[in-house]
Parts: sequence; structure tokens; C-alpha cells
Amino acid sequence: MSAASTVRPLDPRLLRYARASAVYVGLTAGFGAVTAGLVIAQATLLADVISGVFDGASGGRAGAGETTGYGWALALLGLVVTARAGLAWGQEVAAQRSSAAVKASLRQRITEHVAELGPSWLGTERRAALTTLVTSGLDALDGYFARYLPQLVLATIVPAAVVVCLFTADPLSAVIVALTLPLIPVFMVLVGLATRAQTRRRWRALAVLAHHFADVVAGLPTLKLFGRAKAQARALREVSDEHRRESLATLRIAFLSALVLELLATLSVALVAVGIGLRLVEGELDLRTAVLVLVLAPEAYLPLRMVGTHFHASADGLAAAEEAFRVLETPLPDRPASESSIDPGKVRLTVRDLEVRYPDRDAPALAGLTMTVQPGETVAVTGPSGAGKSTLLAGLLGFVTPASGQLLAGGCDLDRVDPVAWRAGVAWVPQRPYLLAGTVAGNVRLGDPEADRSQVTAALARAGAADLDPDRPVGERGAGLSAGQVRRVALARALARVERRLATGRGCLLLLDEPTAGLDPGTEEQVRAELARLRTCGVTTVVVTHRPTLLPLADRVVEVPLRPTPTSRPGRPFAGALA
Ligand SMILES: Nc1ncnc2c1ncn2[C@@H]1O[C@H](COP(=O)(O)OP(=O)(O)OP(=O)(O)O)[C@@H](O)[C@H]1O
Repeated sequence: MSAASTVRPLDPRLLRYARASAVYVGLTAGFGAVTAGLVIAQATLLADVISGVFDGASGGRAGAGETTGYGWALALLGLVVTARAGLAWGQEVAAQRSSAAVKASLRQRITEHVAELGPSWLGTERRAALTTLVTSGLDALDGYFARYLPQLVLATIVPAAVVVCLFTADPLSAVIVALTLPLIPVFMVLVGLATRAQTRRRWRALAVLAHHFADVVAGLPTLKLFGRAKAQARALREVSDEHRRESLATLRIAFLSALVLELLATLSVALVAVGIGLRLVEGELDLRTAVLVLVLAPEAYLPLRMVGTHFHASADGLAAAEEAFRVLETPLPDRPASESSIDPGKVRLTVRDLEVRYPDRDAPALAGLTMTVQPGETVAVTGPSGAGKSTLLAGLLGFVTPASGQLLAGGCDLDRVDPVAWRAGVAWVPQRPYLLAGTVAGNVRLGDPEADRSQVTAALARAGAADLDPDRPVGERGAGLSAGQVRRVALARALARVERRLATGRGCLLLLDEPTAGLDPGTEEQVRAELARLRTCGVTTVVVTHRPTLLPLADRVVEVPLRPTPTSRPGRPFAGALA
């Protein structure tokens, strides 16, 4: 988190990224103004009632007729108290609704932005930390919306209104309040500065914990096999301890700062009370004014004190919002114009002297590659491990941008092609296919959301997965299926898309990364036959493979040579299972 992008009490970015917050701030300002009026009305009526009772008692005229003088005030006081309770209820409802709307809006924007930034950006990020941010991280904004923001508004409106009212009643007390009030914000700023650094440390500790935990859980079988599970449990305990220490440090600051603000407000009110008492004894002040000032003075300090208290409840939310803005402000890859009419399956693909680099790497992942793929052609890409074959497919998918050289689709730079329209015409089977939790059919329908059951079954059969029940549940990342089954479902997903594109008269670019790895010879033959059929249908196919059985299918074989061994640059600190 950069110091430059610090979240202010009311960050304009929050209003920009979540429109619901703007409506809420307006509503809260309205609630604040009405509350200020009710606070003054309540104090005035209370002073009327109390002085009325004392006047009646001292005059010995506490008869039924005299009570009616403050009887009205008493009834009105009841109304004001009820109105304040109603207002508090309305404020709470508005706060919860707005908070839910803002969180939903931020979550959606982050998800969309991350999707546009693409896998190459995601590769440089801590995924578990991102997950924590989008889930429990943003939930912490509740405290900010429901507690802090309303108090902040009250703290700007109520003290000003109270001081003006006090000035008309007793200027001396008004001056004392006006002089002592600014001390509270000064202390709050000091406390805020200390808290901000602490909250960031806590947030970082939480992110490290989430990252480490996700890493250990994912690698548990490996760690167990190599006898490192116990060591990891110890490491996890250390990371949790760090998080606990940071949380307690934050709480310590919160309690101490609440104490300081409370003390300051109490001393200030005591100062006003002493002045009032002395002047009341000397007869310089009437009882009603004295009571009014005594009731009103603490109301001037209360909202400011509460801002300090709620600041800590909202600090986690603000830290999460700051992190959310960092993600949202990551610039998208520069795409000067968006050409959306190109059909990936019907244009010539030209790769000219292509070089691709990943962040934190000195050596290019792919360098000096030149090749062409004519529409309807099947091109096999081979080469040693690490040569950059998958990187070439990532380039054709628009996931990485060339460091130099060109990637052209029908003569148009791929950078200038609308990525959404382009990817809609591409079917892809990655080297490590990713299945989402759900069912087999649900995963196949990612390729063609309109596919009915018979089309799903047909796609599975063409991918050599006729044995897989479409309703079979699939766990996270394809858990519950064998590696070969995952690959065949991924293939069926790609084939479903190809089929839909062909059925609607459009072309399709099929990108396959080792599509038959891990398959038995019978299934491999089935897949080979399907690829041969697609070739006759005019589907443009780029297949990365080492398998001799797939090579005869290709119109051309392109060999990607291995470059000198890449070296790593020191990257971001990483709390992985082996760290
Ligand atoms: N996300 C990444 N960040 C940094 N470096 C990467 C990333 N992905 C790949 N590389 C590096 O880029 C180079 C090319 O990787 P790529 O996966 O394209 O090779 P490949 O030819 O497909 O290898 P294989 O045949 O083993 O799948 C390798 O040196 C690899 O370490």
C-alpha cells in the first residue's frame, strides 16, 4: 500500500467507485442536521422541565394548574426522544443497506478489473490475499459505514450547532467549549497517524497468514510425503502469532486513545460546569440557562469522542478499501482501439519476431519466434520444456503482450483487437486445465452456455469422456476427478464452443496445450480422430504437443528453440510453504 494513496476520512474514490455511498453520505448529512436540531430541542425542553419543577417547588405552588406549564414541555420531550430513537433506527437501516450495496459494487468492480488485467497480472499477485480482500476484507467496511461515517457527519454539524445555541444562552460557556473542542480533533489526528501504520501492519499480517494457509493446504499431501507437514504447522503458528500480536497492538492503541479522548472531554465539561456553578451561586445566571448549558455542553463533545471510538472499528475497513483502490487503480493494458469484428477462426495469424517477458524475469520467456497460421490450418508447436510454447498460446489469447515483435490477426495488431470479442471466438485447453466446483455439465457449459443436455453429452463423447456422467459433482479445482478426466472435461468444454461457433456459421480458433497428456492410447486415438474431423471442418488449430501420434495431423510443425537459462530477479517477499 503506497503512502501516497492514503484513504482520507471520506475518500472521494469511495464515492467514485461505489455510487451507493454518495446517496448514503447525502442521507447521513440530512440525518445529522435533524439530529442537531433534536439535540438542541431536547436540551431546551429538559431545561424548561427541570427549571419549571424547581420554580414550582420554591414558590410552594406545585398545584395541578402550575404543572401544566412544563407538562407541555414534558410531552414534547417525550416526542423528541422518540424522534431521536426513530432517527437512529433509520440511520442504522440506511447504513446497513448502503454498506451492503457498496461492498457488492466494490466486489464486482474488483472482479471485473482483475479479469481485464488478466492472468499475467494475477501471476504477480498474492491470490489468497486478493481472496481475503474481496471476502472478509471488504466486510470490515460495515464498521466504517454504520458507525464511523454517521459520527463524522454528526461531529461536523452537532458541535457547531451546539456552540451557536450556547452563545445565545451563555457566551462565556460557549467560548470555553469553542476553545476546548479543537483539542479533540488534534488528539484524534495524532492517534489516527499511529493507528494507520499499525492497521497496515495488521492487514499485511492477515494477508501473509491467508497466503501461507492457502499454500500449506494446497500442498499438504506433498509436505506430508516429504515429512515437512509438522515444520509447516510450526511456521503457520508463528505467522498466526504475528497476526495476534498485531491485532492486540491495534486494540491497545484503540483503548488508550478512547481513554485520552474521554478524559479530555470530561475535563472540558468540568471546566464549563465549574464556571456555571460559581455564577449560579452568585446569582449571575438563572437556573434554566444553567441547566441548558450543563445539558448541552457534553453534547458538543460527544460526537467528536464517538468519531475517535469508531475510527478504530472502521480502520480495518479503510485498510481494505485502500487495498481495493490499489487493485482498481492498476492501469489496464493500453489498448488504443478495439477492433471487434475479427473472427479468430477466419483470419491469418502472424507471429513476427515475437518476444515475451514476464515481470521479475531477466530473460525473455519467448524470443525471436516467427510463424504463420492460415485460417483452417492445423499447426503443431513443439520444442523443449520451458522453450515458451505455452507462452505463445498466452500471447494468442491476449493474456500477455509482446515485449517486442508482432502478433497479428488478419494484419491487425492483436493489441488493438477487443479482447472480449476475440476470446469469444477462441476455444482453449490449457496445460493444467481448471475446473470450477459444480458438475461436469456445468464445466462443459462454460464453453457454450446454451448447450442442452444432448449437446453436453455429445461434446463429452467427442472428447473421449462418454463414460463421465454430466451430473457428476466436481469439487474445487476439479477435485473428485482424475487428471485424465479433468483434461477430457476441459477438452469437451473447448469442443462445445467450437461446435456452437461452427453451427452458427462462425469460425473458431482452437488452442490446445498438450491435449492428450495423461490419456490412455485408446482415448488418445479418439481425441486424434476428433481433431482430424475438426481439421476437415476448417477449424484453425494450434496444438502444443510432444506426442508423435498428433504430429501427422498437422499441416505444419513449428519448433520453438530453447533460449539460455532464465535467471530470476528478487521479486516480492513470498511467505510460501517453503519460505
Ligand atoms: N507466469 C510466469 N512468470 C514468470 N515466468 C514464467 C511464467 N510462466 C512461464 N514462465 C517462464 O517462461 C518460460 C517459458 O515457459 P512456458 O510455460 O511457455 O514453456 P513451455 O515451452 O510451455 O514449457 P513446457 O513444455 O514445460 O510446458 C519458462 O522459462 C518459464 O519458467
